[in-house]
Amino acid sequence: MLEVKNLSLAYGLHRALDGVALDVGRGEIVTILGANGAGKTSLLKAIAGVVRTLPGKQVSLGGRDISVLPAHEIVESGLALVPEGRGIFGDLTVKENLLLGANPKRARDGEAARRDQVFSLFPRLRERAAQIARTMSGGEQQMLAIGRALMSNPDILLLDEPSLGLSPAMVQELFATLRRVREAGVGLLLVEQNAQESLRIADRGYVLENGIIVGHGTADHLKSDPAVQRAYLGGVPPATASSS
Ligand SMILES: Nc1ncnc2c1ncn2[C@@H]1O[C@H](COP(=O)(O)OP(=O)(O)OP(=O)(O)O)[C@@H](O)[C@H]1O
Repeated sequence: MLEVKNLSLAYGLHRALDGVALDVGRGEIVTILGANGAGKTSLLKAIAGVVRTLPGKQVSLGGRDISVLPAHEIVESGLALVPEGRGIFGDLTVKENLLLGANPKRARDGEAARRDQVFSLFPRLRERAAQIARTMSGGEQQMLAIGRALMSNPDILLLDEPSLGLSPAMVQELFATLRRVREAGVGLLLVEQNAQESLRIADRGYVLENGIIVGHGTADHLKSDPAVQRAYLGGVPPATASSS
């Protein structure tokens, strides 16, 4: 579904991404593991076309080359980004935020049906449809940000640290919802500090260090890799060292 090859990005002299290649299938959850500053946010922004990249990248979505498209046309072709910090319109209601999410042409026709779908994924948003977004809790705002991205009818959803700042119970709820989004056939590319949780729901993952992909494999393979355990899973817990 999403295929990325040779993606590089520099901020001045600092090369934040170097020849990154990855792919995400339909209905697949793929996670990116990486330390602070590894380039995870830059990677999602580069795929979504909101930062300028170095020449030579190849990005395709459903077989269509989207490498040189501007960000709004990338959304039109079926890729939506949920940025870190959520990026919702705080002064607008939940319903108005969702309506704005349906602005791409590909999403306008089925707006009401899709809103119903979003409301069944996130019942709390239905209850709070008339509430001003900034008055909602952090977890509710995160759900709204994801709901709004889903309103664009994406084939691929890029999520940047969706669990940041949420309570453990809210994190569980969020991850359960991401599973249901996947069941609807949407592919998810997930950046998470919470590697434990993201590997629990992911099918596959990539390890990003200093802008370079240094490892990839199934979630089970990564969970049992000693280097991954040391760097991202807080050591080698004997009970979970084997894949599950
Ligand atoms: N606009 C910018 N200008 C200059 N340098 C930047 C800019 N954005 C990011 N960087 C640098 O690029 C590198 C990668 O940043 P990025 O935010 O992509 O990392 P990250 O893996 O998402 O980190 P974190 O987990 O801490 O959010 C870092 O060294 C960062 O300081």
